[in-house]
Amino acid sequence: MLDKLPVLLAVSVEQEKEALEQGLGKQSTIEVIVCGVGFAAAAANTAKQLSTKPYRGVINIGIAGGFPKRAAIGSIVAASSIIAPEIGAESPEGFISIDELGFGTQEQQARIDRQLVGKLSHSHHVHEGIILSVLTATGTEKTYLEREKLGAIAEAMEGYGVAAAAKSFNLPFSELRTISNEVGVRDKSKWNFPLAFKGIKEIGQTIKEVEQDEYCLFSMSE
Ligand SMILES: O=C(O)c1cccc(C(=O)CC[C@H]2O[C@@H](n3cnc4c(=O)[nH]cnc43)[C@H](O)[C@@H]2O)c1
Repeated sequence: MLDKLPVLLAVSVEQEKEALEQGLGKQSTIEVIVCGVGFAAAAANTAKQLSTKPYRGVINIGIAGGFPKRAAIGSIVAASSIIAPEIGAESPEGFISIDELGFGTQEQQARIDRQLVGKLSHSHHVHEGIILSVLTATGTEKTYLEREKLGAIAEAMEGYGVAAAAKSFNLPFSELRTISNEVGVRDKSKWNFPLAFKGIKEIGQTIKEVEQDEYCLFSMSE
């Protein structure tokens, strides 16, 4: 049998890596990197790693803010696509996206692996939809109202960069996150880090199971 190429899991911070590795245990076909916070660091560090050898695909994993009534604290979100809402230009008539400017796209496609999400659904609420990649985490009512209209289920800060790196190496990309806080007016006392990190460990365990079952981890979402 041909050896499987490794899958690269990109997380933002060391604590996420520790939680994920607790779940993964020893798994030779999975590698984890800390790509940094924000999508510029995430793109640079993911691309650097992808340039070292061939990979099967990339999954961005971490904690995220969930939009109220769409993804509650403790639930898991799987991206159908990523939108970076800030990339573009302001004008007196309103925001002009990078797509309208003709310089690229603010949306990146993502895959949802049915086996992985199916297994995660046994123990968690798993929501599928758009995950925003933001430069500035929402912290005011004004920004919340602007972003809430975009219809996303969650926001985080790295997916757009990790997706851009995967795309430049022609590799499939997924984003899976556990919800640590509600998107809204900043109140750190309401964040639930222990629950979110427990969820990351469980994502690690489930990836391990799916990988051991010989599934590919990047089957197409219908
Ligand atoms: O102290 C703060 O206000 C604060 C705001 C956003 C994120 C943090 C972090 O310490 C974690 C950074 C990490 O977490 C992801 N994340 C989690 N929740 C959100 C959110 O509501 N909006 C955007 N990003 C979020 C993010 O991907 C970073 O990697 C602290």
